[in-house]
Amino acid sequence: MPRETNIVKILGQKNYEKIRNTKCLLVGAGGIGSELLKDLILMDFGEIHIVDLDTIDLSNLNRQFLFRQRDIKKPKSTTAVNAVKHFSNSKIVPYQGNIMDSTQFPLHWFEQFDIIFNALDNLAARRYVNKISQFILTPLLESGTAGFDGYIQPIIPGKTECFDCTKKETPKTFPVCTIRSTPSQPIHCIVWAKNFLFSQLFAAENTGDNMDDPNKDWGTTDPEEIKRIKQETNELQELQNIITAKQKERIPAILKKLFIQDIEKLLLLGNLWKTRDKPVPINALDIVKSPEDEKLDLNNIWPIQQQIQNFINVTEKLIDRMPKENNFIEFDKDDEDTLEFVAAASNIRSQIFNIPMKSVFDIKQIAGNIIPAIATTNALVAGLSSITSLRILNLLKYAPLKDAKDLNMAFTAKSSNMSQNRYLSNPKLAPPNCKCPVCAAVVRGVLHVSKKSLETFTLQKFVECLQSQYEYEEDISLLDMTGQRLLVDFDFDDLLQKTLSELKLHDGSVILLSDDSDRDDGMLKKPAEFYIVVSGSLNEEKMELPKLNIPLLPAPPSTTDTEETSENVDTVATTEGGQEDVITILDDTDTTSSKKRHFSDDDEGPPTKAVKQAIDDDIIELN
Ligand SMILES: Nc1ncnc2c1ncn2[C@@H]1O[C@H](COP(=O)(O)OP(=O)(O)OP(=O)(O)O)[C@@H](O)[C@H]1O
Ligand SMILES: [Zn+2]
Repeated sequence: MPRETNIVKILGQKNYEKIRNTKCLLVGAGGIGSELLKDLILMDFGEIHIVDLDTIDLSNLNRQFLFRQRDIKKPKSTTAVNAVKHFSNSKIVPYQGNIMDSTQFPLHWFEQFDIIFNALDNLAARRYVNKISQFILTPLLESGTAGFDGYIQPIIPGKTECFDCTKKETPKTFPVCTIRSTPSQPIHCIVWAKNFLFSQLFAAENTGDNMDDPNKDWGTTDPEEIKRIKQETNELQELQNIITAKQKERIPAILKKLFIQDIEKLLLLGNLWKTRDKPVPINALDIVKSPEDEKLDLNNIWPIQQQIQNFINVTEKLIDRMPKENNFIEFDKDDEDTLEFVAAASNIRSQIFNIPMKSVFDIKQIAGNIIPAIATTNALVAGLSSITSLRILNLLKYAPLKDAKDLNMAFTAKSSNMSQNRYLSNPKLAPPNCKCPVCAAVVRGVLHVSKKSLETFTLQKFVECLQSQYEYEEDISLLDMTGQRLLVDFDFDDLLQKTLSELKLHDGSVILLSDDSDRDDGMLKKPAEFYIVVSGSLNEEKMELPKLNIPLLPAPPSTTDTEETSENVDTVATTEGGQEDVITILDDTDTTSSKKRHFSDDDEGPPTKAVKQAIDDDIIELN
């Protein structure tokens, strides 16, 4: 029986024809994406466009079943399409690229799709596609998995919650000085070995740390501690010279410095050890090279002498590699040498601080930010996603959709406290959260500007157009959300005579217009966000502002500056617990007060509170 017959039985002939005319976008061809591509094909969707920026890695093969060993290093999108062509009735179009690249994927490109499926693995791209779907009012099916857990969330712009309506879990943070001076968990030592030591020794780019910068945050205000960290950083740079000069015979000196002398110096800081166990430097007699480089079981935890020998052996290997790799080796969990270096260094440090050592295998999980991916969870989530798309598109004749809020999301019990006894819960969708900065707290529109106007319009003229079109009586502020910079506000007007192109606004830039007035009635216009589309010719001056009704609302209570900086900048963060050891570093943000600001063309300028919020939301994951 042909596939079509079964689908017609479920959808009915009319809806089957509709699905044959449906065009969908699938973002991500990884774990969930491979499954979804297969599902959407088996459902006979008319057109499937699939985007992925990456190439295939060995570690993908256990679950990304469309890929084979021979495909390693090939683009995921095109390879996936080649693998499914033979059983597909759909037109499938692959793209290799970053979905956030507005040159390759401008807004109007997204507009061709009836529905978007997210099969991504990071917050930034998820948020970006969520925002695009809000601009163009296209339904989005968001999904994700982590180990045995997973979720799907249908998002109908304007009608249901969006991806950003609920706060996403932010990682627990801990200060740099924990990593540098007072580690108490294996993760602290792993982060030290990977993010400080490894990058300092083998990634030459990191050497130019401007330690004289008076504003640099050291994670502590103790002058003695800062002095020590500065000195330590200088000394680490000297160690790097040993590596680049290929002085293998001096590897024991590296060990002595890191694991004896530095620890002895730390011990002099009596305050640190009043409430903690004192670290114990390694024994200098243990610093001996092993006679031969034997292959060890990566699941075992080796004694300290073995860790030291491993450190020497693997450092020698990395020294040999340095000149061939431009004196720059990046940590990669799948690069045995880099992994074994980090494992040995972190275990030696753990031993010193009386922290349990870990096997190389465990360290790989933690240092590589790995939550083991489970093929079955991906398959399940992709299945839920594809079936739910039929409801969103209203193609299920036995379950017609009367209200978007009748749609269900689905998530595994562990991700909620609602239903501990069930694997899956599927509550109905909530309406948009009125405080959500993405879908509810701003008005949205697309602003068309011709190429010529981009070159000729000054910011001043642009501001005047916005003020007159949307009836702003007093001050406004304008932020470039894409470049994360302030363009103008009540006390910053330095850029008013620059043209829009000089301000680096381009096709795909998103700007945020806010009411800066100080009205007696305490009302403010709702912020409005514009997606800039550059079209038209170089000869014609043209700007089309969208018709928007920007309502006046009571001004939100002002927040104090102190609220903005609850965490130290440049701290190292990790989520707690077992498999969820995702190592992150929080963005380094400026909290400059509202003094009048001046800065040059190239200067990014200090972020304002709103931009800062947007920046704060982005957490850089280290991989
Ligand atoms: N901005 C983006 N644009 C396009 N594709 C993206 C973007 N961000 C992530 N992706 C893709 O989304 C997919 C997510 O798949 P998955 O979660 O299985 O991750 P993976 O990289 O394949 O596997 P792992 O991270 O476990 O090694 C990846 O193929 C990744 O390349
Ligand atoms: Zn929202």
